[in-house]
Amino acid sequence: MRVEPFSLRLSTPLSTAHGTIDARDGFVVRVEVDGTRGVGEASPLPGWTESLDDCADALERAQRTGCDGWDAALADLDDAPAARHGLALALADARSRAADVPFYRYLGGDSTDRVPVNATIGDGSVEETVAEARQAVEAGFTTLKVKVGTRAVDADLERLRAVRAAVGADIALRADANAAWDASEARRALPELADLDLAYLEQPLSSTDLAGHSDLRGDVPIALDESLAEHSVAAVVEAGAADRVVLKPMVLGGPDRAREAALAAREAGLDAVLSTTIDGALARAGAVHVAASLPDPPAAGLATADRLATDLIPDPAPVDDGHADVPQGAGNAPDPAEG
Ligand SMILES: O=C(O)CCC(=O)c1ccccc1C(=O)O
Ligand SMILES: [Mg+2]
Repeated sequence: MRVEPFSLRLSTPLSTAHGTIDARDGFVVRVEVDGTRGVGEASPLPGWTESLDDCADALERAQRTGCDGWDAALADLDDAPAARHGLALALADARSRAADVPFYRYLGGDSTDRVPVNATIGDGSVEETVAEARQAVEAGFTTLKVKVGTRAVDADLERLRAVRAAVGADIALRADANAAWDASEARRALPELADLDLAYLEQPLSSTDLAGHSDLRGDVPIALDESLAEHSVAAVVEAGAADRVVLKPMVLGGPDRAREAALAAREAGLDAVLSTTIDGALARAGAVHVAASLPDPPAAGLATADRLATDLIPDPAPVDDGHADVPQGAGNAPDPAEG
């Protein structure tokens, strides 16, 4: 197992209620499984995963335990989801390459060309938000996700009203509060969000507050994202806390874990929306493959390539007309070293 650091800058930073994401640093992870090489990506995002230093330490540890077999190395990375993602994706890449099938087929998915994706619209003024929404619809997106929670609730409602007025009734509109609201703010927003026919409200309350989210459910579907970093799908289902789950492989510890969570969610009647933490191209491709491995996936949060000033490889899953192309070569995506 070899580990190589990288640093990517965002040309279009994403403003969220957690703060602004303007760079993504991480590690390319390479393995060889029975003579077949595989490449993965570990891109920690503090607040969501372990820190960059902890990720580096964990990968170093896994390099040592890797001698006892890959399962031992993976087990050693339980407390470092981004590091585990890097290794799990590299192993999956090698194994699907050895089987000579694209990763989504290796996962059991039926043959498919593309998956629907949402446009991601960061915090901004009413005018900026509307301009981005219009641009996205012109580019062919039929689902928009707008970040809220940085401003007062009334200001966010004004932004969403303006977007709805600009794009019309046929566009699916999502809002992501990134845990910024308390229960009274969320309660105040919900009737208006219902009037705006919001497709779902993502993570209004703190990640630990499953009961609070359960109380909010009603006319507006509630999706949980941050909560899945701490709680299993089973716990979310048990608490009746969500109508949808948002799954980020980098946060859950790997594409294998994300697919397991998606299957568990679907089993319980919850749609699973794949997304990333604005990852590099290898992890983004992995998330596209996981989405593509599911029958009829809802629009995924995977239209983020354009935000990166540079990337690990040319975009393996380019977005066009509101869909991401599903890579059809064997494995996950090409190794950056192979050009
Ligand atoms: O899901 C999307 O549309 C894009 C990704 C996204 O919003 C995001 C990106 C980085 C960190 C957190 C989040 C989030 O979904 O909350
Ligand atoms: Mg979110």
